[in-house]
Amino acid sequence: MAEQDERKQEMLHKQRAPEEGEHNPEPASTIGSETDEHSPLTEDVSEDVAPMMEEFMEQAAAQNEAAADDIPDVKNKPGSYISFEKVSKAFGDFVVLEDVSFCVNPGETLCILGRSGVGKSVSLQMLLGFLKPDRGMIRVAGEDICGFNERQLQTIRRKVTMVFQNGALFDSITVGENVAFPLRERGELGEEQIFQVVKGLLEMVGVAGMDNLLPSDLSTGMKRSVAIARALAAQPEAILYDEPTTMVDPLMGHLLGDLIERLKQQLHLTSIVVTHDMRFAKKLADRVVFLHQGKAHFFGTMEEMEQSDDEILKEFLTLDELVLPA
Ligand SMILES: Nc1ncnc2c1ncn2[C@@H]1O[C@H](COP(=O)(O)OP(=O)(O)OP(=O)(O)O)[C@@H](O)[C@H]1O
Repeated sequence: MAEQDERKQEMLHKQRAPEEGEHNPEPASTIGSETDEHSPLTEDVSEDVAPMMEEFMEQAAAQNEAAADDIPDVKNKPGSYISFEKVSKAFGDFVVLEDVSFCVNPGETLCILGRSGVGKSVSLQMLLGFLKPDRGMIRVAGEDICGFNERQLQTIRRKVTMVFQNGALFDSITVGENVAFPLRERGELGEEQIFQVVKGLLEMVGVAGMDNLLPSDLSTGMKRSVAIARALAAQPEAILYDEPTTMVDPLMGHLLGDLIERLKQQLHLTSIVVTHDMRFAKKLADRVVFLHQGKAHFFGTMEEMEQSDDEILKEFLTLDELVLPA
């Protein structure tokens, strides 16, 4: 334990005080600041790994654009990347979702809102095939996944990655090895390239130089940043975030929000964000779905939600204002 503390201090010190002549990655707090909202994702990446990272990011962006083009049209309109069509799910007699429909277009960010226990996480789990709906259809990348077997679901889980609240990192291996994991699985890069991508991704998400730490050495926010780096290493077409701002301080929440926004702008990543954090939803969401008593009570833009006369929506928004300090 003392050894780990020592290692963490050493890494943190390295981050603050680079050797003379060494590239000084920007501290996390300047990533995506208000004045430079959509600065390039690779802006904070060290010179030695920048060419590799630019190539990696360009490849990801091209792949996501191609994925969007591959989605079949529905009734002569571009199809959604993910859609729920009249989805119902119950556990025993307890109905969680009933005839719930919503969709996310390629490159769009959807926020799933609603009080505790309304089925937000259950929706994400169904989307990855960890739970099956009782009725209805769930389409991902143009395919109805409800009848998929485990092997087919693995293919979907490579296209759509989840960032869990706790990061779900492998505890017994280092941060760097966690991020390298999907790269090794894909088997396309050599060790030197993997090293460069891992370093670059960690710099990009604001946890530069933490490669050799264990997940247990990191704060909750850092774990989540590493989980995003690991998700990006897999070059997914979509990322699902389960409560990304829970248990992190407002600055870290802001940084995560900026990162998700830049991933959308520059990689055309499709995102679904489950959140209780209305400020976060306002910042990120192209559209929101509000779940209430088993139904998709509202599906539209944040602006439409705020202007709605619906009493349940008004109550939800008012309660949020009361709970959150200005
Ligand atoms: N595997 C399961 N078996 C039985 N019940 C479950 C299971 N998973 C979820 N539930 C129940 O389904 C309901 C919805 O759960 P879910 O985790 O989706 O809520 P949520 O909207 O994400 O809530 P929160 O905001 O508190 O995380 C809850 O009552 C939960 O207890």
